[in-house]
Amino acid sequence: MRKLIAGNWKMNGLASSLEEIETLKGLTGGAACDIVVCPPFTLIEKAAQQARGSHIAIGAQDCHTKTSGAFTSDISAAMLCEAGARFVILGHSERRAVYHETNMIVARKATAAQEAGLASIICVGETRAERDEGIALDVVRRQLRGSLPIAAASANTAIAYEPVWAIGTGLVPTIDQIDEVHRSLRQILEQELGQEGRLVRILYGGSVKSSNASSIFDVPDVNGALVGGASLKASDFAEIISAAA
Ligand SMILES: O=C(CO)COP(=O)(O)O
Repeated sequence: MRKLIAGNWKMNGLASSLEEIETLKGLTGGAACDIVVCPPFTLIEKAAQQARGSHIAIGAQDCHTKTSGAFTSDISAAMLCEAGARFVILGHSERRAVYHETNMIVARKATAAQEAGLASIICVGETRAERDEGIALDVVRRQLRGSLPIAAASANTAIAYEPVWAIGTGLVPTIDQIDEVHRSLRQILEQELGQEGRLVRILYGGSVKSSNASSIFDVPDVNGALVGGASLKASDFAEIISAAA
């Protein structure tokens, strides 16, 4: 399966950061994987113009469940699409925790994204306390089941397993733990989507760096990565991409 490597810039980046996309284009031409950069909303249109005609796609970090209406400050999937985005990250733990996004809201956002022509990267992941309690698999399985859009398919949906305790901490689960969770998520995808569930890409996210990327990509059901901090500098991100390719 062709790997998908997505960079989540989170709330980082001003216009000057677009240089990183220019550098990334040069460093990753011909890479045998799909590459997505998800800058903040304010940079999407410019980033998409810059990436036009290249192998890099642009994504957003959230969208609303509705296409339009009285939702001050929110942004719809259609708006993102018009600005040039092709992907959207949904249900990131930083949003689930702070904005109380439930699985049902994530599923509705993913359905809205799909209707607008965007592919979703749906995040799931347990907290440290949930892992210590031995319920990590139950948590991520429930999140995945509840967060899938109507008519999920490999063309419009990818999943990112991001253990909350591994995000931005430098901590990474063991290879066996990643393997166990990804296999379990694959099972759920097959139960929910049948044959199509085998083709949905499952990314790993949480402290991915060039030094650990290769061993993570060797896990059979790891089909890519969702990278935070190490996606901000083109040279770091390109090393992760080359480990995948
Ligand atoms: O949250 C993440 C990507 O969405 C992971 O962030 P880090 O790679 O900085 O740990």
